[in-house]
Parts: sequence; C-alpha cells; structure tokens
Amino acid sequence: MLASMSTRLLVCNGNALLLRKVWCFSEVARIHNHVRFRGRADSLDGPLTLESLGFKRKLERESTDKSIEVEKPKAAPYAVKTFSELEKPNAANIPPKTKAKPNRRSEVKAVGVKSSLEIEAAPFAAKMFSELDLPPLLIEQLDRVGLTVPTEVQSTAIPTISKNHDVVIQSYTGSGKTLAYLLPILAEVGPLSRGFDREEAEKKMGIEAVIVAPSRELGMQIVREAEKLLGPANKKVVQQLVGGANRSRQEEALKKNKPMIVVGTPGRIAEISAAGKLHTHGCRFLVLDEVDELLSFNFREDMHRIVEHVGKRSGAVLQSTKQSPLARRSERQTIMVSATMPFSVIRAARSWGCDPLLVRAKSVIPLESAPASGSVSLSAPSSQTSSATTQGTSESLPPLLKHYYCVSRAQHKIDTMRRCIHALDAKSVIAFMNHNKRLKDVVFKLEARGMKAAELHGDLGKLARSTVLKKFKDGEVRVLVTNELSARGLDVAECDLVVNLDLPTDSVHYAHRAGRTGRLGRKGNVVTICEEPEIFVVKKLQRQLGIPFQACEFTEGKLVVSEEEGAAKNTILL
Ligand SMILES: Nc1ncnc2c1ncn2[C@@H]1O[C@H](COP(=O)(O)OP(=O)(O)OP(=O)(O)O)[C@@H](O)[C@H]1O
Repeated sequence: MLASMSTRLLVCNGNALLLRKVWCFSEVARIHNHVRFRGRADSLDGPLTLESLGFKRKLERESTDKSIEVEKPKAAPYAVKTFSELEKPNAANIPPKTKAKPNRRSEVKAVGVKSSLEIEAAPFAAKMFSELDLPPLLIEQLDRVGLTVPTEVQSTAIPTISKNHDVVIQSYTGSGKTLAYLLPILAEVGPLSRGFDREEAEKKMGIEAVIVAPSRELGMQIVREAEKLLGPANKKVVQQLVGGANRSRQEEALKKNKPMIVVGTPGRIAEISAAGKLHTHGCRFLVLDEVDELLSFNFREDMHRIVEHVGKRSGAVLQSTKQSPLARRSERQTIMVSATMPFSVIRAARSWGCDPLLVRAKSVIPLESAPASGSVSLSAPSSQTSSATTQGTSESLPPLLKHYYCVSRAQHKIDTMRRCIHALDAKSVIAFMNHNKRLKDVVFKLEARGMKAAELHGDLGKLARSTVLKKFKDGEVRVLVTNELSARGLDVAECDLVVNLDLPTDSVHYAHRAGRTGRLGRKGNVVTICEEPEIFVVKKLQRQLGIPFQACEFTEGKLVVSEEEGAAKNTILL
C-alpha cells in the first residue's frame, strides 16, 4: 500500500506549505466518485435538512439558501446568559440515537435553510447539557464540576458528533471546543458512557479514542479536562502521550492501565505506535485538535502514520453499500478542530474524513459548501483580501475583544508595554515575540522595573514549562513572555491582556494569539506595539480580519485613542 503512495507539495495561499499524501489510484478513484456523487446529489436529491442529519423527522423549508443558520452570537458564547432565561429541557426534540453510522452518502446531500423558529426546536439550540441526549452519569459529572449550560458550539457539535458524522469544528478561541468533542466521546467510551460494562472493557486491548494536539501544553490541558469529568477513580481511562516526558514510562502505563483514550503530540503517538505498543486499529474516534497547525510541515510524517493507523479509513468502507451496521461501526470517526480554517484544513478534511460537516456555533453545513479562511501572509504584498478570508478569520476571534495598536521605537517597546499594562490595569498578561533569544531580555527588563515576569518557550524542559505555566495561572507571574508555542490552546481564564511585542506573521497567527484573552465571553484587550514603518502591516491585518484596530498611546497612566488619523484624541477613562 505504501508503495502506491506518492507525496506531493501543495502551496496554499502563497505561504502555507502542506504536504499531502495522495493515494495514486484509490484516491483518484475516490475523488472521481465523490465529484460524480456531488453532482448527482446536488441536482436530484434536494437540500440538507436537520432530518437528513438525523436530528428531526419533519421540517418545513422556506427557502433554498445554502446553509442552516441562525443569528450569530452577539456576545458571550452561551445560548442563554442567566439561569432564569433557561427553559425546561425538552428531550422530545432530540431523536433517539442510531448506533450504526448513518450512510452519509445518502443522508448528506445538499444544503437547505432553516427559520430561527425551527432551529430553536432542534437539538443544537439546547440550553442545558441535559437536553443533549448525553448519558445520565456524564450529566451528573458535568453538574458536579459546575457545568450545566453548553456553549453555542457545544450545543451544535455534540448532537452532530453523536450522529456519527465526521466533522470540522470551527469556532472562535475560548468558545469551548474541547468539551464540544470530549463530551460525545465520553458518552460512547469509558465508565460514563451508556451501558458501560467494566468487565468487557477490561478484556479489550485497543484504544477507543486518539486525540492529537500540536503541543505538550495543549495535550496536557485536554487530559486535565477529561480527568476532571472522569473523576479521580477513573483517571486512568485517559493517558497522555506527549513528547518531552519519559517514553518507556508512558509505554509501561499503556500496558498496565489499558487506557481507552490517549491524548498526545503527533511525534510521541507515532513513535509509540511504530514500536507496536499502541493498538489503534479498532479505534472509534480520531480527534485532530488545532488541525491547521497539525498540517504543518514538521508534523507531516507523524500525522501520516496516525491517519493511516488509527481506526479504518471510513471512506473506503462506505464505498461498499453492502456493509452491515456492525461493520460500519468499526470505522473511525474523524473530528477536526480549529478556530481558524485555512484551505489546507478543507483539503485535509476531505482526504481524512468522509463527507465531513462543518460545525460552527448554531450552524451545520457540508464542508464542501464552506468558504475557507486563508492565512494571508503579511510580508507578501497583496491587495486581494477575499471576503471569504475576512469572514472566516474574524469569526475566529472572541466577540468582546478590543484591538489597539501603538507606535513605538524598537528600543522603547518594553517600556511602552509596561505603561500599557499599568494604563489598562491588566492583571494577567501574555506578551508574544517571534524569537526565543529575546524573551529573556524582556523578562529581565520587566523584573528590573518590579514587574513579575517569566519566559515560556519550547527550549525549556517539560518541568520548567509546567512550573512557569502554573505560576502564571496562580497569579504569581503577571507577564508571561512567550512565542508562538503559547498561541494555540493555552487556556488561562484570568488573562486580560495580550501584547504583540513583535508582529504576528499573518492574520491566522494574530487570531490565535489574540484568543488567549477574552475567553468564554470575558472582556479582553489586545495591544500590538509596532514601529512606524510597520503600520501598514497593522492596517493590512485590520482589513483581513475585518475588525477595527484603534491607534493608541499611553500617557499619564491612561490609554489615549484616536480613531482616525488626524482626528481628535480621546482619553479612555478606566
Ligand atoms: N459549557 C461551559 N461552561 C463553562 N465553562 C466552559 C464550558 N465549556 C468550556 N468551558 C471552559 O471554557 C474554557 C475555554 O474552553 P476551551 O479551551 O475548550 O476553548 P477553545 O474553543 O478550545 O479555545 P482555543 O481555540 O483557544 O483552543 C475552558 O476553561 C473550559 O473549561
């Protein structure tokens, strides 16, 4: 099989290199079939409906528009804001879940539109976790840890994943994407699942779910989130396989604890799998968190191994129409997650998943009909910023964030940041830079001026990284000076200010950095400190993201903004 593969380099949007494995014969045939299928489906089979997704039996359609969508969230990612606004759970709206995978080729055909009235009755308008057809034990655990109201993306993703669809989940940073995929997995796998039989589970050898994340920190964060729900007695159900930790200890734990879910970085998962110590062929779920990052050149070989060895390639099975429901159940379900969705993700999702659906807050559409948000390089001159790009990337940003930029000479940037922190009275700050070597210098200068700071980057050992992160989370460190490593997934609820001491390379990187603040409906500020000749880059970012960046400066302990060049300056009173 390996011999029939060729490797091809694709250039996406001028700057993102994506290495994609192409199965010369089977893939060409699959694409051919797929194109033929879509052509027929589009013309003959009518729109995608909630019914076709398995959500509701009969819904009236009012138009032929190409999406199932309702109003976008205005502020917080919750469907409701207070408990008094909650309606009684209406379980009748959630149809019974079919155990077998639906035949997606016949069910997901085209797209249709829903009125907001109809969508309110559908399961993805759920206002409490108990409305989402999750097992009682899981609901109990959610209650125990104080989680009762799903975020919008959770109330959309959970029923869609529970219906066995391959999905790409795209929603802005801090909107709760981790639980959006963890909950439907825990509903099927492990001691909180419906009808769990411990004896049966102990006899099983293989892993049931593999979750891949691009950094150790993110991997460990996902493990913590899963452990929180599983409780201390069931902690061993999930195991981390992250790089930087002792590999043989991880292998021993796999053998001894027989976990059902593993969470890890691509390198370590691929390494242990290649050594024959990780049995994932019968795996039911493959999650690729921060999938656009996992597609980067560095991970290509490890990702190839993972995608080839975890579960079965569901597309191949579905080519045969005579599969029994049981045979179909053994397919892997692929869940891809990101706040940003460049073209590379769409390509990968088509290749790795089977007719994947794009799940956003209150919207489910076939991926095929989704416009992608490209990561547009800021260094390359380009005047063409497509509306698709703008739309997609701005949707990656938390709605309550405020974006500012401030001009400063290079040698004064640290001082400007210090004044910015005082002016905004920020308690927990993440400062991003592009080069590791300069992080230490910034920390040194901040500390010299009495501001508690620490550096975090990939050259630090695992223990040092964990210690720094813990201190930052506990409030012992006020300013975390870091690089792109922390831009993805880092979840520190208290972070109220992000500072770009160096400009990010593109709008996608800006979105991920900015998303470290304003999480889960909180307020947050992002201040980009740039030099005079870099202002055009900031303006370009502004256009690409489709959001306003206010020019500002910090004088007499206050933030002073001027909305337009030459316009009168306004002091923001804090
Ligand atoms: N329904 C909920 N109610 C309360 N808190 C929640 C809920 N869902 C998630 N959270 C919390 O919100 C925080 C952000 O969630 P999470 O890290 O999953 O966001 P994300 O969308 O994956 O962000 P990113 O794109 O930056 O990785 C976490 O601390 C999580 O525990």
